[in-house]
Amino acid sequence: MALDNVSSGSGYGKTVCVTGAGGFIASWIVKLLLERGYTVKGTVRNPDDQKNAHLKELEGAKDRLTLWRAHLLDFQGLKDAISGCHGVFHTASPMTNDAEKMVNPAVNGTKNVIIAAAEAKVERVVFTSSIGAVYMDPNRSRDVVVDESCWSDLEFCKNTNNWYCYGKTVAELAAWELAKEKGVDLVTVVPPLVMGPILQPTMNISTGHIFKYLSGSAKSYTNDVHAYVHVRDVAFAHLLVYETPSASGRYICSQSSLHRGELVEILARLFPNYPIPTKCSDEINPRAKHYKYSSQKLKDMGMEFTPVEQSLYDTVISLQHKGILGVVHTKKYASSKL
Ligand SMILES: CC(C)(COP(=O)(O)OP(=O)(O)OC[C@H]1O[C@@H](n2cnc3c(N)ncnc32)[C@H](O)[C@@H]1OP(=O)(O)O)[C@@H](O)C(=O)NCCC(=O)NCCSC(=O)/C=C/c1ccc(O)cc1
Ligand SMILES: NC(=O)C1=CN([C@@H]2O[C@H](COP(=O)(O)OP(=O)(O)OC[C@H]3O[C@@H](n4cnc5c(N)ncnc54)[C@H](OP(=O)(O)O)[C@@H]3O)[C@@H](O)[C@H]2O)C=CC1
Repeated sequence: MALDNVSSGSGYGKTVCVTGAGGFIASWIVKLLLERGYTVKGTVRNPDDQKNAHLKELEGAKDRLTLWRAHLLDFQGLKDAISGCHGVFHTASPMTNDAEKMVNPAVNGTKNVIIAAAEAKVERVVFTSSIGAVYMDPNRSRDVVVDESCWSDLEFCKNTNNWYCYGKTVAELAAWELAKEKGVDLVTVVPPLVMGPILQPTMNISTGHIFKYLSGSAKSYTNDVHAYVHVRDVAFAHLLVYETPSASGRYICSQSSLHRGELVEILARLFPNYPIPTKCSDEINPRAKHYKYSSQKLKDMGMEFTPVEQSLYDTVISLQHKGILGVVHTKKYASSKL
């Protein structure tokens, strides 16, 4: 999607903060913000770590990007970074099912960001939530459309040890509650599994999810479904909801849902020379049913999504370019703008 599609004003003269700036999605948010002319204050846990060096190579970074040291539980660090900003993109979060490592930083980190944003009187906070805060409800039929009114069932997340989904749900709920109390204008973007080119030097968990099917490490695929979206579209959605004054509430940002069997079929068609599994690990149960996610709210704002085949293609090509995945074969396919 062309960046010119962002309908509202440019970022010139505006300063925004992006938390966890060196991460997979945040790096793309920083890239698009810099391209729009914003001045960006990015928080990272260690500005000197080589894993954040790619940020300094982004176009515009030399003049308009500064990195600020801040752990999610370090209120003063976050406050310093958010001070003087017009807006905040709160993307930093642990991604783990370890309750201790997940819940406290995700929830209290988010509260810290909202409080610091309120003190700095920012115009808007955009929070990166997750479909994990939406779909985990065993009592909701998979035939029902899942939209922004849906929330994951906290007891179910707890009882099934889905601490990542639990943490993201509680963090988003806390963000809404505190934003209301402090008068902060909050909008949330809710992506499913995010794919596409990595700007950072190493793989993250959602690209690792694809990598295991090409590396030979996964010998079968699981009987499960997930929805997917291109990382550039997710970053774009963050800018779109930030720059559109009428944007409000939650925005599911999902392109399409695939059963893992459909995912490996696409990969095998695009990259037939990799050892992609052809067998499901579950030969007993019927195929897991898709969820019916609706991204209509975003589409109504003009959002156009990259097809899932292109997202998968871009993911694999990026892993090859980074030297993470050996090049076995590249089928001709229109490469999207990296
Ligand atoms: C989709 C997830 C996120 C990743 O899955 P995965 O690690 O790629 O594993 P699979 O779901 O493909 O399947 C597990 C199967 O693959 C196997 N497996 C597994 N890694 C291997 C292997 N490296 N070799 C070989 N076999 C393997 C594993 O043993 C198991 O085998 P089996 O069930 O017998 O088929 C998965 O953890 C999951 O569904 N979690 C529930 C949470 C969830 O739904 N989250 C909400 C949407 S996703 C989201 O918000 C993500 C946020 C995120 C935030 C930050 C990030 O950095 C990254 C992501
Ligand atoms: N990737 C996906 O498929 C999806 C991701 N999301 C959400 O998007 C956001 C970004 O995910 P993604 O880019 O994939 O993840 P990454 O792991 O690539 O990035 C996460 C970032 O959060 C930072 N971070 C983690 N814990 C802390 C902490 N305690 N204090 C400060 N910073 C911290 C990391 O910093 P450091 O570099 O210092 O480790 C890193 O920069 C998260 O909120 C995640 O929940 C939602 C749906 C899907």
